[in-house]
Amino acid sequence: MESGPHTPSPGTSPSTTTTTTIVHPQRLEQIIPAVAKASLEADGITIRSNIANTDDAPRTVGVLRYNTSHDSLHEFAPAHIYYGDDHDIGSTKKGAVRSKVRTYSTSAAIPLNSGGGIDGQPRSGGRRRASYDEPSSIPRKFFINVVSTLQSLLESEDTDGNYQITIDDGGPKTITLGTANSGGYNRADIRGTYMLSNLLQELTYAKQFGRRYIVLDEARLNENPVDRLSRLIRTSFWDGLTRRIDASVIEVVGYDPKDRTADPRPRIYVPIGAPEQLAYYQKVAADRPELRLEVIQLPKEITPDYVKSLNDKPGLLALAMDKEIDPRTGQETLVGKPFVVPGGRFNELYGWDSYMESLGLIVDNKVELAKNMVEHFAFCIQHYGKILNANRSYYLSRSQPPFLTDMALRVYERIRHEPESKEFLRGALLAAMKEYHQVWMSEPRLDKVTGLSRYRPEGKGIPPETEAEHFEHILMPYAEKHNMSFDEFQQAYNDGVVIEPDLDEYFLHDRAVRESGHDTSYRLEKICGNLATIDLNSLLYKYETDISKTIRTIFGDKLPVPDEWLVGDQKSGHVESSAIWDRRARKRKMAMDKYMWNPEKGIFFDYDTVEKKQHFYETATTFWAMWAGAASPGQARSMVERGLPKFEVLGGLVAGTEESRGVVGIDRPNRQWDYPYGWAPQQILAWGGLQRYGFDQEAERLAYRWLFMMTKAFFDYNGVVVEKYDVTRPVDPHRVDAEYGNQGLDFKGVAREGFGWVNASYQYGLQIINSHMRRALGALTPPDSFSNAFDREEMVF
Ligand SMILES: OC[C@H]1O[C@H](O[C@H]2O[C@H](CO)[C@@H](O)[C@H](O)[C@H]2O)[C@H](O)[C@@H](O)[C@@H]1O
Ligand SMILES: [Ca+2]
Repeated sequence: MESGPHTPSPGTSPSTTTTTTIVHPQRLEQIIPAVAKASLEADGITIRSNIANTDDAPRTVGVLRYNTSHDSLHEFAPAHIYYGDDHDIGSTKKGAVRSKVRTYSTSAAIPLNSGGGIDGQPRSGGRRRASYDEPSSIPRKFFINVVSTLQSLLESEDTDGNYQITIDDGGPKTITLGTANSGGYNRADIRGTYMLSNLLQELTYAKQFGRRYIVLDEARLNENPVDRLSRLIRTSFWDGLTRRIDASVIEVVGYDPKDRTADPRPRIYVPIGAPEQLAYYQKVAADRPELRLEVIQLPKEITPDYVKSLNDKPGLLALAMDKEIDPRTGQETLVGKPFVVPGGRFNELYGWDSYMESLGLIVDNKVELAKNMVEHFAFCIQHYGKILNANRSYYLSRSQPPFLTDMALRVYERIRHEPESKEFLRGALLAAMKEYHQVWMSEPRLDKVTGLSRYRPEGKGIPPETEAEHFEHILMPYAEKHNMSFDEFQQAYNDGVVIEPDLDEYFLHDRAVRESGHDTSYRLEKICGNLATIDLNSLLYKYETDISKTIRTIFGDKLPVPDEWLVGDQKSGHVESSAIWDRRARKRKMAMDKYMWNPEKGIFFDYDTVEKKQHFYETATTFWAMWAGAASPGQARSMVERGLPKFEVLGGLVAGTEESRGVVGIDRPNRQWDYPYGWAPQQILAWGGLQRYGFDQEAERLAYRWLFMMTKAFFDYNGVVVEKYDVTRPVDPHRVDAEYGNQGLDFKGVAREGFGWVNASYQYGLQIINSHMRRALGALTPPDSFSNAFDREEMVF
């Protein structure tokens, strides 16, 4: 058998060489059966084979040729481009975008040689092999039969059958692929969980895009894991999480995994102040009856009873739309503004998730999406009276931690050169001021005695969006008392047929827990609605200082308020200026110092406005006071020196301390916002707070811990990125059993979305660590080894 590049024949491009291999005719049939040949040709790949044998001598020459006239497709192009229709290898299809198709520096002739080059047989498969590729400076590529390689890869490597290749699988951890560079003659082993799982991911994408044969850059398999994760977030995960609400995709965003009613269907509730949207959706429903879209106008007054009455017909709440000319009809139409959803079972626009997501989107230059989300919030404040927990009917009376001013300012920073930027900021500021007064500084959320605010939304009955069994341990004793089944009791309680004041109190706090975003935690259970929390009051301090500074520095200290944004006793012609917002901030800071600061413990605590004492649960939200700038320099130092050691563990910050959580067991199960879990928002805000007070090293160290944990899980577990982590676990921190488990785990072959705020924490966190750290991260250097070596200055970079 011989093989090798041949001198280009006259007329071929100077950069093209041809490789031929002589193989036995029977072998040829084995490698490219008739079916595969047909499909290769359909893919625009030509096969030229000279079957000239008459005896058993190996004289067949087969040359598989793929188009090499491509110029500039990058090896790390996003999957839809790398495997997309327009960029098919050798595509002859109409509309192929030649300027972006793949580049092959040398020839692209794949000989029909023997061995596992095309099928990608696992090493243990026992096939006779041709020669192995020596390491070379030329970037290696593989020629792969997508379906058969996928099949053999899963058969040999996915030993637990979950369509992922992870360190828990017990396969040989090796597969052999034919290299394209050698014309397919030589083969190379792909070894180890990470490369094999990347191969699985690439093949899953290739199959999804209908590719039967691909030429795959090895660089996609052994890519630095930090670069790969960051690249996937930037080029793929955000796209996977982007939604819009309009006729084009209403069935996608209408789908609600939390809908447990008998007949789930897309449904949209439109506020009374948006008649154009009502007409628009009614037309969509009439034009496309197959959607079974139900369109309902909300009443002017939205009462807790009304919200409860929607429990058995849950639906989307309409968001902001733009007007556009429909190119097909030439008529004006409405189109939904795209936004990002968290992922998993959360397929709608969330309040504080959106803020966190926007931090990552801005790093990734997707500022328009962050801007849209600010505009959706302004729409929500205008039409629903608040930034919604999320835009589903069952969230109508709840808000979430407020971040609008910071979010709008970060977007503004990036668009300030644009003509409409000031108008954008004005709109956001007016909305934030209205929200501030109407939601957070009004009863029942405002505690008039302290002047501090609480999460305390209105509502009635049992929240319908939780998992079916979530309240079983709470409700069963009541069901037994009333001699009813669990389901009967839920119905009777929700309908007001049985009255249980203790349960009413329980659910008041439960709704508050959900509004706080920290659902659920022993910090807040059965008490949340009474707590002036350190998180909420820090965020409101940030609103006050942001609003003051923005009015003064950007709007000349005079911001007239249009009638539709007036609140309370404000009169037409009302003008806002900075002084009053400064006073509000000072007042809140004094109240926070008085009620929440604990000089003995050196951190801030929540304040119980009913019991009139501090609530001694140590929460990572104490660092939000630093993020907001509400801590004095002395308080900040104390929180770093005495607070930080309480929360800092292997993977960053735990949501609360183990001691504060208390003992857990069968009767007292783990709650997801308690120890040992860590959440992206807690990390992000602590990094920002530490930086704000000059604790850059601490911020870098914490960011490194979190990023390392994420990278390691990504590396070991087939590219996983999840909603939250057990930050104390060194090996599989993505495994979380508390409450509804974890979101972002449930994928086959390749993760397509990650999880919104965790994606953001990665991109944002990479901005915080320095370049040495980034390199150490790429080499998966554990945080403690890194800092020890760094302290001893042994690390060579
Ligand atoms: O369905 C149960 C609860 O789910 C949400 O809470 C969790 O997911 C949100 C989206 O990522 C996140 O904002 C929140 O912090 C998580 O705890 C929802 O917000 C709750 O209201 C809901 O009851
Ligand atoms: Ca597996």
